Amino acid sequence: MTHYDLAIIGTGSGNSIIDERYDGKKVAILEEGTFGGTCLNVGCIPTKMYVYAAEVAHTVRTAAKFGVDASVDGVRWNDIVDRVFGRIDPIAAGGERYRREDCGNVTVYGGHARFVGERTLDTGTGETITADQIVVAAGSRPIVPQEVLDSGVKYHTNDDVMRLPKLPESMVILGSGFIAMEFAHVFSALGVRVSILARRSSRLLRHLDTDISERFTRIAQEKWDVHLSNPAKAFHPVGDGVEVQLSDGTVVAGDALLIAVGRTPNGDALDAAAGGLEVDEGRIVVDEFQRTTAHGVFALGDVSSPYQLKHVANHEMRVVQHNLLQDAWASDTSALRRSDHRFVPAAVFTDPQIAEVGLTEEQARARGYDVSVKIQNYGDVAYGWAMEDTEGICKLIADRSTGLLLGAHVMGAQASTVIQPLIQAMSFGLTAREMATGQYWIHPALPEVVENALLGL
Ligand SMILES: Cc1cc2nc3c(=O)[nH]c(=O)nc-3n(C[C@H](O)[C@H](O)[C@H](O)COP(=O)(O)OP(=O)(O)OC[C@H]3O[C@@H](n4cnc5c(N)ncnc54)[C@H](O)[C@@H]3O)c2cc1C
Ligand SMILES: NC(=O)c1ccc[n+]([C@@H]2O[C@H](COP(=O)([O-])OP(=O)(O)OC[C@H]3O[C@@H](n4cnc5c(N)ncnc54)[C@H](O)[C@@H]3O)[C@@H](O)[C@H]2O)c1
Repeated sequence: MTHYDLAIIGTGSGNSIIDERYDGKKVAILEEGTFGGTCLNVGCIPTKMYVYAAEVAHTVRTAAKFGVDASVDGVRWNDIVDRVFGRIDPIAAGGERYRREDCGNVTVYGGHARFVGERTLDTGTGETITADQIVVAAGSRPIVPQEVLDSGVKYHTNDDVMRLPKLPESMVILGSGFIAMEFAHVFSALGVRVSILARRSSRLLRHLDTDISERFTRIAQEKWDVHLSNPAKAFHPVGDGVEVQLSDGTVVAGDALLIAVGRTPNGDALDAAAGGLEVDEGRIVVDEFQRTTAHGVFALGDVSSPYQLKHVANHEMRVVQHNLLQDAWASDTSALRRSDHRFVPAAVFTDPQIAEVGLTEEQARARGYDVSVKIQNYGDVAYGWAMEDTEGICKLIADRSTGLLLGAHVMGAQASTVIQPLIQAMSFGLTAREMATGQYWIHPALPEVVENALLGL
């Protein structure tokens, strides 16, 4: 049985742990799927490459309002797929080749890993290994409702929908969260008729601040076939497509069915108990230092984090990367780093784009804050006029007693960029007043919407 200093399950954020500080260590890395994990292969990166193509098409379609006449003559789906995966697939393959061939201290096991004892892993390749330290970075997978599985209907998830052999004419999307809204934007901008099925919710993206979610839902209803608070009762296969019967009797049909109803952590498929790891509904239990309940075993990212975001997985990876090199189970934990989940931002790359950080207004009020709230329209600032914007908003929530920002919610062009100074202010404890008045704001740039919202607070 080969013994390692360190074994890492998962090559998403887990793969980034091994930097030059680990050159002297004997490391095993275990990956059952495509090297590079979800973000690179079937998540953040390819989806945003499709979003960009979708936005090019959308810009052309809406050019006339600026006095520029243009039309989308066609969408070459196969060329879009080739552009995206022609870039990504070689990166995944190159990453694996690098680890296998160029890293003398690293051994790659290409199988399904599971615990068979304390810091002992069956690698899924016929070999069992032990390690002084183990990192579980095994990610999450799409949830597929049992009724969909039982129906025999052909369905897609984020794992395969970006490689469809051809663009369908219509698509039914089950779910109304991040993935559903990003793919609805992509496919609809590329010319696909999109139907959205939200089970219980009367709003799309219902976990967001209500003002954002309500406005987004109204905008979405104007361009997509949106079914709210109407659970799907039955799925019937129709060729490669589907007919879905909703609870109120409505039948929604599409040439393709995309399932986007959440992701479940892979902690349930690791025989974690055999390694002494506590698991709660598939999620590996960790403390603030990313330590599991098993001595010497850390976990990070989607397998242990409720956030399921790449920047969180990367943050936790850096914490683990540091803590692995300390005496992490000593009574004195002063040398260890803690994960900082105080201000975790997120963006939904749909149309319009949405970004958020901190509390929603409802959460802030529920926690008893005396809140000040300001909603500033993109259309109030010069760059918003340039864009003829009628939808964009920046909503800020501050604590009256301290002047500190509690939450920021932006919907509109480049929301994920516009929000970044607000994330910075919250992370470094800048008050709304200091942030508004203590710096120049470039005129007439889009962040003036943030400046005006801050002044409005
Ligand atoms: C469609 C989509 C779009 C997204 N877009 C964004 C975005 O824009 N921004 C953002 O912040 N986040 C986004 N996310 C979320 C982001 O992709 C994840 O939070 C992130 O990739 C998690 O990283 P990870 O390292 O924890 O897991 P992963 O990257 O999933 O890596 C886990 C790896 O472990 C392997 N593995 C699992 N179990 C085993 C086992 N038993 N043995 C061996 N190997 C195993 C898997 O094959 C996988 O390669 C998106 C997700 C999806 C699905
Ligand atoms: N831009 C980004 O950062 C980004 C993009 C995509 C995914 N992600 C991450 O991946 C995670 C998973 O994304 P997701 O969109 O699958 O999950 P989600 O949790 O965002 O949304 C799932 C939605 O599906 C609904 N739902 C559940 N069961 C249903 C059913 N049977 N029928 C209809 N609706 C049902 C839920 O109520 C929820 O609203 C996200 O939470 C996010 O953390 C991030």
